[in-house]
Amino acid sequence: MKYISTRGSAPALDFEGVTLAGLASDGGLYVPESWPQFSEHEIAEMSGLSYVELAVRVMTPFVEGSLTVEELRDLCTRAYGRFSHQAVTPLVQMDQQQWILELFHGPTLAFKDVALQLLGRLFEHFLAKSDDHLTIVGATSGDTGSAAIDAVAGRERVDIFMLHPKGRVSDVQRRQMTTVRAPNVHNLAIEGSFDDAQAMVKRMFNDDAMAASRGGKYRISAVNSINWARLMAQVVYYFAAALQMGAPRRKVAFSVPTGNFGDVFAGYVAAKMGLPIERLIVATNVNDILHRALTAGDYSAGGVTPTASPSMDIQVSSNFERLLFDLGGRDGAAMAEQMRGFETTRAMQLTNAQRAGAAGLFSSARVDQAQMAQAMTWANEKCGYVLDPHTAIGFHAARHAGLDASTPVITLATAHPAKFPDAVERSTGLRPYLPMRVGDLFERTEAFEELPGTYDAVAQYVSRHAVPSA
Ligand SMILES: Cc1ncc(COP(=O)(O)O)c(C=O)c1O
Ligand SMILES: N[C@@H](CCOP(=O)(O)O)C(=O)O
Repeated sequence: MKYISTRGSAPALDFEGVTLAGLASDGGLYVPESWPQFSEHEIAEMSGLSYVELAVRVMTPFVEGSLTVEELRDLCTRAYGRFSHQAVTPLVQMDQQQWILELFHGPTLAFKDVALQLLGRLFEHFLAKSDDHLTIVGATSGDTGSAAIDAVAGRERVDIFMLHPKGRVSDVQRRQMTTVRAPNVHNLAIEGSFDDAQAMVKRMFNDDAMAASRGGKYRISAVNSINWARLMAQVVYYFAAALQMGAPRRKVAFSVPTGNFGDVFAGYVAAKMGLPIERLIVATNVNDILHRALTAGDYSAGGVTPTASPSMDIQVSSNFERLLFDLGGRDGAAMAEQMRGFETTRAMQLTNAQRAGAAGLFSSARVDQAQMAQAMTWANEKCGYVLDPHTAIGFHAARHAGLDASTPVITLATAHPAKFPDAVERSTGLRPYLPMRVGDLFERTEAFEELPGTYDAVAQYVSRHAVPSA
């Protein structure tokens, strides 16, 4: 399998290459040269497989040429062995139509673990073949950071520099990052929003002095969903859920609480591979760039408003570029031009082809604070189920999507409610407790560096602490 950049001028790479590269050297994102396809018969045959076997079946076409099936199986067995539920991503029924797909049974209690437990092991596997050292630079609004740190802490040949927006993540999220004491983990609290942090990360990939791919000193890679391997691993749970609901005979819809458009793009990939998906509902909080883009073609980033669903406080949704590229006829030069315009003005209009293509599969909803609270209250009172604020946004959108009653709607539960106890308590009166496996999080000592929100401050910090590429 070869991967190409959405901006057309970076070299095509194999799976190992894109995993270690993270972002393409032309600033674009890697996507498979073509979408692997499963027939209806092949999908039917996946029914009843364990999560690990399903993961191997779904991901094999993407890793061809870089991993054997046995190697992939071994990595998946070890990654998903760390989940506290035998089903890895169990489904819970809420009423006749609504279902919740629990993605938070990994070590850091958010859906990010599904991909990052695998990605940490992929890095280790590929780096073992060389003497090189990897410098991971990531941005987090809370969950990617903790999941990535858990996945790579203490691993040889890897350093991780994780930027979080100071004061804009929950206490649990921050502590899950800052209490991990490993010499290769560097937590940086920066002034500004997640978007500011993400922009600095992307800039470092294009910095000639920093990025080895451009002649610089460090082999920089990504753990954010700009890294293709993240999305690949997330495709699996769409298959797992749909198969349990009767796919390929029955179509299902998914409602996805969305920020960086990674999770829902994985659903798009599943549909491209042949999984019968009726609709993908993109649920945003008041930081609604994606809702505006999908309803009016207006992709323009305003300021970021802090909300009770902080992990979705994002206005520049990196993976939307992958969708626009695919819907726009995979024209790298045109995509590069469109993105250059956006990077200059922070605004762009979708083309007619992009709008029409998206309308075929996606719908969207903007869910405000009151609606989020209503969803939490409803789930608690009617089903005895406690939703986290992000999942509540998806669940509200799912219940109001107006889909035919015969179509099951599965909301992706992206985080455990105990990661956001204050917001949950405000809406439901219940204070969720952290599961035992998280341990004495509030007794541990925190360590992080506070930096001004400037690229130079971050680049200097990384230069002082990172190991140069061999
Ligand atoms: C709990 C939670 N829900 C939803 C999202 C949004 O996912 P995505 O950025 O893949 O759209 C995130 C982070 O991105 C998250 O941490
Ligand atoms: N919500 C995320 C933001 C980063 O998104 P990613 O999926 O691109 O890593 C977070 O919690 O950090």
